[in-house]
Amino acid sequence: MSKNICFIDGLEGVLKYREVDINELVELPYDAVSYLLILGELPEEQELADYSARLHAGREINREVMDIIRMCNFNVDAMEALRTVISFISQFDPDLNDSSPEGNLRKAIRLIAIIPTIVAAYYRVSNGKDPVPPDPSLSHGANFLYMIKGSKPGPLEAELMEKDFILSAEHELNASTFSSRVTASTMSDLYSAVVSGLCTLKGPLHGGARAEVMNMLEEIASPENAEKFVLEKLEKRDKIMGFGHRVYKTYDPRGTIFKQLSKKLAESKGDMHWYETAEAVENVVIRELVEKRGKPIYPNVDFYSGVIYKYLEIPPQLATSIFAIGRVSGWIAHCFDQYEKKKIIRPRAFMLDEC
Ligand SMILES: CC(=O)SCCNC(=O)CCNC(=O)[C@H](O)C(C)(C)COP(=O)(O)OP(=O)(O)OC[C@H]1O[C@@H](n2cnc3c(N)ncnc32)[C@H](O)[C@@H]1OP(=O)(O)O
Ligand SMILES: O=C([O-])CC(=O)C(=O)O
Repeated sequence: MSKNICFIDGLEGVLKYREVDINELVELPYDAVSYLLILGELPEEQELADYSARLHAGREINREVMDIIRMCNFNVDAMEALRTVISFISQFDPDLNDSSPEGNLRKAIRLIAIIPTIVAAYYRVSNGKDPVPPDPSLSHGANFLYMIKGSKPGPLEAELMEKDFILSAEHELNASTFSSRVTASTMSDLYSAVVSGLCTLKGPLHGGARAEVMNMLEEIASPENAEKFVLEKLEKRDKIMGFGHRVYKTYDPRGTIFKQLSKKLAESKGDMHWYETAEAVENVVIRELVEKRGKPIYPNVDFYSGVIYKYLEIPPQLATSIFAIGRVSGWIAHCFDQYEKKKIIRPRAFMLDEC
């Protein structure tokens, strides 16, 4: 079953969730992809409507949760607030210790629904604004943008946010999913497994790279500076954030889709600046690492997604938590699979030598 959740061909650059290619998945609503990951099949129309309705019903946060959000430190990454709040709310979920498939599904839907609201409320409060309540008429992506900006996004921005969540949703045994699975393998509860995933996603070698890409673009500032920036980094043997992958030894298919989408967004805004700066970085990295040194270092999922966030005027502080909004469905799919196995994950220390 676990092999079924995700398929990656790292040499050919192929990615499928539950046997559906990423290029097809990206045309679906996020809710359908989330349903596919968690329940194993694409939903029929009524099943999707019911699933979306359950997500809408789980989006509101109450006053106590708002109080916790208001107590968070707004000078650090939103991931700190997110893991704190998820940990806090777990105590009040009536299904916390109901490990039946139904109890776990109820928790799963609550988690997927509430995470965007927490991130958006944190962002609003940190900017001295009131939180914006969710709008049940909007998709998962459009509603998130609405809750952070306070006005409904245009169709392209809404589409891009949905696609961002889909492209971020699942990636086999990446570090954060592995971490969630290990927690689930002890038969600990789903909130604990999601908190494990959040803590692991945060690191700059994993999901935290997206924020680093945004900071890097800001530092480079314009396409003409890309060459010098990249050469200096490589000279010092520093990594270029948003490049390289443990599994892909060619273009990451998500990176390719994100690149096309970021170009579309840049064109629609009549502002190619960030796109061209990123493309200039990519060209130098490909020339220096792939063509001259024969290293398979291509843009990964975090590179052009960072460009999209720049155009959406999302601050780097929020980037990893937005990744988590998409990824939570993947973590949960793996946890459900692990719960079925009822088998603890306990590798031997010598296996670390191969990591
Ligand atoms: C959602 C995600 O998690 S996607 C990944 C997000 N992370 C990043 O973008 C951070 C930058 N990238 C990296 O640190 C790495 O490529 C990783 C962590 C993604 C993969 O790591 P690994 O498979 O362990 O590769 P490793 O770090 O050993 O690198 C192998 C070689 O490629 C080089 N390399 C790998 N990535 C990069 C990069 N981004 N920039 C420059 N060189 C790189 C390394 O310096 C190393 O060179 P060497 O053999 O001469 O010493
Ligand atoms: O698979 C990995 O190791 C990292 C990655 O791309 C992801 O988590 O999306």
